[in-house]
Amino acid sequence: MDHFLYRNERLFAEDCDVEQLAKDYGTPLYLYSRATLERHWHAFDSAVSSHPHLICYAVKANSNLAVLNVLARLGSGFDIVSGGELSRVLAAGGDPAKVVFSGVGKTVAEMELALNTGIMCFNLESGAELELLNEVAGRLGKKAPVSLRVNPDVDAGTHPYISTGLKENKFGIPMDEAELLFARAAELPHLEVTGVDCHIGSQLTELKPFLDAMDRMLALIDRLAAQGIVIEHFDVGGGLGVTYNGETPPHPDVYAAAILEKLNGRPLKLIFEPGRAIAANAGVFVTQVLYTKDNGDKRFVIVDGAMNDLIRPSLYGAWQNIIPAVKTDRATTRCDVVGPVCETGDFLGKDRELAAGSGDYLVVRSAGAYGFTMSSNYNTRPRAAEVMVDGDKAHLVREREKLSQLWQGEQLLP
Ligand SMILES: Cc1ncc(COP(=O)(O)O)c(C=O)c1O
Ligand SMILES: N[C@@H](CCCC[NH3+])C(=O)O
Repeated sequence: MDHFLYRNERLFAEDCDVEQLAKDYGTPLYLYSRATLERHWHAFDSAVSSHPHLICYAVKANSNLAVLNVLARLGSGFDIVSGGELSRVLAAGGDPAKVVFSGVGKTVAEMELALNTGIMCFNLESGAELELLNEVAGRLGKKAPVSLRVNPDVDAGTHPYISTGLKENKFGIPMDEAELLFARAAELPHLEVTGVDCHIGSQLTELKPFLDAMDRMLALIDRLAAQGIVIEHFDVGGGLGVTYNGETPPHPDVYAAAILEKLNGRPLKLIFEPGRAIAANAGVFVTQVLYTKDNGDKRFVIVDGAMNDLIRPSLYGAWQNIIPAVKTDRATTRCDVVGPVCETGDFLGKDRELAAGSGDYLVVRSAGAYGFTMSSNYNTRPRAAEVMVDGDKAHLVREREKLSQLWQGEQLLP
């Protein structure tokens, strides 16, 4: 459910008319709904309210400062994967003591920044990273709180590019090395083992892979306890899917209840790292039709938004609904919605039944997660503006890039 709904045939974001916003701010444009972000965050948080927990929103899904600020005000934690994401969280008023740092390739500079900031936990993904963090923390006179991300080797049943919990994926420590590495972490002087972590993939629409992973991780936690390694928190990662095209992922209530049942009374604080479930349906991408053209059997609707703005369709073959901002009397036709980028793979949708003519505004739904954050300047296109709708007000929260910004910092040869 989101707040982008038709009223009298016009699409509204909360109390703002989407077509009017497109005219006011220009296209291509990302629009986010504060009320939807808040509702989704609360849905997660209240689903686990009976148990000690922390929701650490996965910043990579949407790192706009206003989005992070809305969540920080709710008391959210954050899951980051880079120094850049950490500095965004801090700039948005996030609490560093509620930050977990994931990712397979943390640099020394990123470790230093996170240690000096005082984050809650490093989710470590290899033996080499563990040794390096111990060294860096020692040099800074700190003790680093750590959790080891273990790869439980379960099939998340999602797109291969966003599946992370199989042995062949680069993520996490293999289960059969986990105990040895926990023991090593426990004996290192500048590390403090506080947690266990796993994340098996994104856009999961079934409970079973989550629960299979839980079984394996809880068995590990029990074995560690038998060795005297006491785990305080269990980070179950993110990955809960959303509805793009009729998928029926479990509601956070159902997901959380199943996880709590598996936990079976163990006194572990739970950490959740949802990204998409909070942001995807809290945002849309608005684009204007430039031209239409018919090449024999094929009709193309050429819009001003492209794969550089929203890459999910091109990269994963992802399907996101495309609807007119204002319903029209035009006849619908079957068409491909394509952008101006010089790539055959530049499309937002293929074989859609759509009523669209030059000048019309189209809305790509479910674009609040992995939309703007994956955008680029390919074809030297300025990145889109972002607007946050808050009730009957709209705030420009990131300006469209100016052409001069596209070559700033570059030099001609002397
Ligand atoms: C470590 C980690 N945590 C959380 C997430 C967020 O995933 P999602 O947006 O599917 O909830 C990801 C991305 O898949 C991730 O890699
Ligand atoms: N970028 C992916 C999700 C990646 C999740 C990050 N580990 C998507 O749009 O579906």
